[in-house]
Amino acid sequence: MRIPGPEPRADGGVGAVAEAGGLHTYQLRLHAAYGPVVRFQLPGAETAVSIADPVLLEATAHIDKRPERLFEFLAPLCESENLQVLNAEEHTPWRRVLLSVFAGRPSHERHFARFSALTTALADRWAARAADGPLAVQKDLTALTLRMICEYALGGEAADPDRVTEAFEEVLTEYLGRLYQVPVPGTQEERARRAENALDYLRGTVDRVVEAHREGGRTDRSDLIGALVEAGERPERIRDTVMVTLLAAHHTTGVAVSWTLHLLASHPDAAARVVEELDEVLGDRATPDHADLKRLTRLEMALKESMRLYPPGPYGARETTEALTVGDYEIPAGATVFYPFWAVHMNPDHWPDPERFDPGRFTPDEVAKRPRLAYVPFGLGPRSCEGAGLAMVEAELVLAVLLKRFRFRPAPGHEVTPIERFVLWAADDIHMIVTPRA
Ligand code: HEM
Repeated sequence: MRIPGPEPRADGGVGAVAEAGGLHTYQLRLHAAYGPVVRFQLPGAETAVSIADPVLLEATAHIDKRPERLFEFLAPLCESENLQVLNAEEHTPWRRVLLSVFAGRPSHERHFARFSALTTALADRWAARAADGPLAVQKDLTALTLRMICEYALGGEAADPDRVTEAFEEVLTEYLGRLYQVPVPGTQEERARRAENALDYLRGTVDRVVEAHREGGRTDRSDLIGALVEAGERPERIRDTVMVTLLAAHHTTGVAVSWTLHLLASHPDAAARVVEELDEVLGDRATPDHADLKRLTRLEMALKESMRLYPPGPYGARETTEALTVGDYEIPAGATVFYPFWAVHMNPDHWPDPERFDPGRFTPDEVAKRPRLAYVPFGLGPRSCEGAGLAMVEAELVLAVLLKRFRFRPAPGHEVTPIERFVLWAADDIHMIVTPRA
């Protein structure tokens, strides 16, 4: 059967997305009009097939290829080759190494105290500024999660964390600015030179850490770099992996936390239940231990529900390597399969009253009622996020420390507007009144 969708337009689809007010709204409209499988023009891919039904998504879950053109913008971060689009043969062992580090509890426990100290330092700064008016929390939280992942990936003492964080911000501002045509200060040449210098600095820093690993004897060695060295990865691949990890890990985790604080601030009853649990589990302690996290179930449910309503990575994509049957349709080989994760999370067949914030959707009983792929904040299949386990630990820790210490309220008159910029941001940050709890 022919896959339904709108008539192609001469502009390659750009106009339709703009008219709808963004890719997400466009996806919602397409799926409401044409059903769960829709053919549409995706800028950068010509024709793509979007699938918003979690059961039909299962038919694509084995695909191990990303479309190169859509991920071209990440190429400048990589010297060897673009890791997002590695072929399956090379990707599988690389993924295994990443999972052995990011998904392993020993690695989470080893970094927990440092993550906790960095979060407490932010909380101290917020406490000092609380009386001066609303705070812009998204900026501070993404800076915090960048600092966390820098120290995690590079080891605390081996690098100057402030300089590394600054250099990475420089690189990102330039490359994301180019992608989304956001104005950045300076001439094009100046900006390109600044980004190039920052990249050189970052690569040199990674090289020094790799060297320290090879020489042995350090006590603060990065487990990520250690695992990559042990797996026999080439130096350029190790450098690229660190860059891609910094990119993949920090904005995503930072916005997951800021969206959760935003939603809890506007839902005081849900916030009160989370805080009550925190008081029960932590007592007088200001920070949780790693083992406490599994007892913070209401906090975890609130975080999950926030990532349903505002998935930090709202889309994904694959390329078919052979013809694929999805429900009543046949998708040809070489087609772009578009994953509208955000629209999947708003599918009313599986999420009644989908706009409503309700952490109760994530009790084990409720989860068991839904198809596996109804909830995909970390993607699916062999290209899904290797950092999911680490991200949950980081986000829960930061939320626990901040919600134990402060009460959050929306800043009057400040409008929070989601905007798709690689991750799902709030366009003018999230301003909140942050008051220390008595
Ligand atoms: C709340 C935080 C995070 C969210 C929501 C998130 C989400 C995602 C999503 C949606 C993808 C694409 C998956 C797909 O195409 O199916 C992805 C890929 C990836 N993420 Fe995350 N991520 C987060 C944090 C992290 C962290 C902390 C790390 C590393 C420490 C990480 C490392 C990666 C990597 C390496 C990839 C590329 C996967 C591959 O191509 O094999 N992410 N992430």
